[in-house]
Amino acid sequence: MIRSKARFRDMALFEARNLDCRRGGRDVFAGLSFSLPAGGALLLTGANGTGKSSLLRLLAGLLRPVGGAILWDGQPIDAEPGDHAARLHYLGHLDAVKPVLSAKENLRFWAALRGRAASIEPALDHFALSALADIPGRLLSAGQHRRLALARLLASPAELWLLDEPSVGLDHASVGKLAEAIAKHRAGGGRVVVATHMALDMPGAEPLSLDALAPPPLPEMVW
Ligand SMILES: Nc1ncnc2c1ncn2[C@@H]1O[C@H](COP(=O)(O)OP(=O)(O)OP(=O)(O)O)[C@@H](O)[C@H]1O
Repeated sequence: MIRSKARFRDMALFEARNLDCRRGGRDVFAGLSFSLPAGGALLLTGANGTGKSSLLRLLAGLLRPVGGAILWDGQPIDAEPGDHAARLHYLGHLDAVKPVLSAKENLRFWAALRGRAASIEPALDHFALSALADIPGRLLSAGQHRRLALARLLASPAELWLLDEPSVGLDHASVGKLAEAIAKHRAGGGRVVVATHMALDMPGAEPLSLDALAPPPLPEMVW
């Protein structure tokens, strides 16, 4: 059972203002803005290559925009990068499960890295991993790996979850558990930004399609 009481009481806005993203010398999107209050969710959609993963990396402070700003409570996130890193969980395409550590040890390791009180057993239990707690990461299936990566979200608290295709590889029941975890996180005042091509139940989530923000196609070459 995971707790749902209000644990994040920060009334600050998390905002992107007029963001421009360029990667490998090419414009990916321009003029992207949103604001996300406590308890809010943003659902990123868009065709392959429109910049969903890039946006999540920008929001995590792992990439810098070429224009615009990302603000927490009115302050640019790069003003205090340590504070921003401490308030978020970023879950990318790679699960980063340590192969020699057991499922339980993996969660302890991640929680210790964050220097936070860990809540390992409920996190394992929520994602139906209790029976696999002592199994080394290298022996887990792809879906079990993903569930363990998701269990990190619950094992140590962070106000902002940035999730890139979190339901890839999950069975139906686990997708439901993910939706439940997100709902409880939001009910406690947490925020979430999810990029996905798949259906994920997030009532009241704000949709943000990156399709409309793609740069215009290059003019046809004339030879
Ligand atoms: N490390 C990188 N260096 C240069 N360009 C990159 C890099 N990573 C991604 N890109 C480019 O940035 C653009 C956006 O990629 P991104 O992965 O953010 O898209 P996406 O919407 O998440 O795609 P998908 O739905 O396929 O996961 C693409 O044109 C891609 O080629």
